[in-house]
Amino acid sequence: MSGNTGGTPKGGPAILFDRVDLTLGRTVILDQVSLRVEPGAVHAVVGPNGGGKSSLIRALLGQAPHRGMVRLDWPGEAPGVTAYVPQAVEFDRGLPMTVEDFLAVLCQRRPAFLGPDRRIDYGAALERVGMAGKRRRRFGALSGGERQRVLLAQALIPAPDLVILDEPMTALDETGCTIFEELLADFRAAGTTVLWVEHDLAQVRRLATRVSGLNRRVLFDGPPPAMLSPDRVLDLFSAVPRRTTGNAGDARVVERAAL
Ligand SMILES: Nc1ncnc2c1ncn2[C@@H]1O[C@H](COP(=O)(O)OP(=O)(O)OP(=O)(O)O)[C@@H](O)[C@H]1O
Repeated sequence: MSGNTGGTPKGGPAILFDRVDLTLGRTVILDQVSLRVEPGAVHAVVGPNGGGKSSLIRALLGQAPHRGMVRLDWPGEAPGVTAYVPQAVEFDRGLPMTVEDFLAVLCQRRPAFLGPDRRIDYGAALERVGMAGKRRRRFGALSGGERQRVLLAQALIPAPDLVILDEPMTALDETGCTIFEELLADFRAAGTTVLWVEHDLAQVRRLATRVSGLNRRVLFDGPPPAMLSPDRVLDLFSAVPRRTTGNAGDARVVERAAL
């Protein structure tokens, strides 16, 4: 990966979701979701607002109580490095915290009040996302797109084997989108597995190696050009499959296509 930030990636894992159910309160969020993410894939998950995309990620991260199986199959004996880029971070915009302090809070193991760990090369990661000149800026004073780039930078420290992205392009400007695209190319070259929740279907069509349509259930799963046909997209975004427990759910045929 260009802008090496320490550590040698070992190659990404496969991710298996097998009949995953997630119910919050009385609302069924995920219903028998089965998906396989191949090692080294850039696997996008698309679907309407509230369709359960972030919940799927939370299930993978162990942050949501679910039933069914979620498994990571790492190459080799030990798990590799997982990076997560959230949709947004909650923080006090007035905090006197520089970009570098922010990275230190997220990336280093020693207490952040001791200052940035000099053994960690924050500069290379910031350079990779075009933010090297702003490392001493107050994080809260950055634009939304700049903050998003910093969130991407933290995912590079240390070099990840699995990257989980929750709508990373939302606030990015054109330059930010180009940088993101380059990062995806680097991840692919390194064999890093990328699970990418995204609402921009044009970008998914261009950049993902596989796409799953999720609206409580998996409605399709396959190569983007074939999966993102107008009919399928219309079906995905017009379906209203939300239900509460106890009601009969709508049965939908999952469409799958091999790569
Ligand atoms: N803690 C919670 N308790 C109850 N319902 C919740 C909770 N968290 C999320 N939900 C509901 O779960 C559903 C799925 O939310 P989720 O954030 O996973 O969807 P999403 O596809 O990521 O949506 P978006 O694209 O808008 O981010 C939504 O209807 C949301 O209101």
